[in-house]
Amino acid sequence: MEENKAVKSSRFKRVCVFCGSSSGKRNCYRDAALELGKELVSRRLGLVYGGGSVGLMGLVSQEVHRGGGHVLGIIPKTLMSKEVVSTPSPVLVKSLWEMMHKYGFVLVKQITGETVGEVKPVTDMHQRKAEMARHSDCFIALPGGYGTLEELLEVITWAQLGIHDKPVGLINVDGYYNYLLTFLDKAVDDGFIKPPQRHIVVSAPTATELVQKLEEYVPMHDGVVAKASWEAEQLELNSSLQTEIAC
Ligand SMILES: C/C(=C\CNc1ncnc2c1ncn2[C@@H]1O[C@H](COP(=O)(O)O)[C@@H](O)[C@H]1O)CO
Repeated sequence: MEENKAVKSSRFKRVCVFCGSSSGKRNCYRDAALELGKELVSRRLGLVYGGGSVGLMGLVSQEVHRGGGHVLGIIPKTLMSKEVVSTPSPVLVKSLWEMMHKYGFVLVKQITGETVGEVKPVTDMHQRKAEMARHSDCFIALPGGYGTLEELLEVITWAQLGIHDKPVGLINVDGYYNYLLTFLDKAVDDGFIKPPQRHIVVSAPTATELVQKLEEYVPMHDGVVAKASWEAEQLELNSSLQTEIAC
């Protein structure tokens, strides 16, 4: 465990991070995942995430774990098997380690893809998202693909409907989310998103700036759907779980 030198205070306890199961092609994405991990550790914030050991998910979880922070991975049983299959066997890891050591490489952590911290298996993707939300005080998206976008847009939609009022932010690493942010502005201009609801999505170029903005975020509601009816009719989730999401 690494000693945490500069501890910052926070109004949150646990942050849910959505991010790529891939690392992307540019170093800036990996750097951003590591920076976010460090930022969470510096604020003594626990990480809640999708439970994968691959891509940016692996990097951010390993960084928080390495810094002594709590890591909670929530993963559907069906994906767990893929994680196991995609993790090299100990024999292969040992050979790779010896080969890399021989040739002076030090990237073993990214190859072994070890899932760290507490892992909570759930039955399906719906339960996973509900559990990720229930265990978190705010949401942060790093760069990612369809899975990341789907998770991000769902918690934004839940905020719009008043199902929760937890802050939602994205780290716009090197402009990665520029097109999404432009799209949101277009949707406001064309009358599909109400102007106050545009403010649900907080963005910043770095983890440090984003977490600071989320700390200062004040939720705005207009026309909140009754939580109980939404929970029962739309989400088709365990109702007790849903009640907890809103807390
Ligand atoms: C399929 C393989 C490994 C297992 N992959 C995942 N493990 C855990 N969580 C995952 C995995 N893939 C997607 N997720 C969730 O979606 C988000 C990332 O999706 P994206 O499409 O890569 O953006 C992430 O936040 C997870 O919650 C072996 O290849």
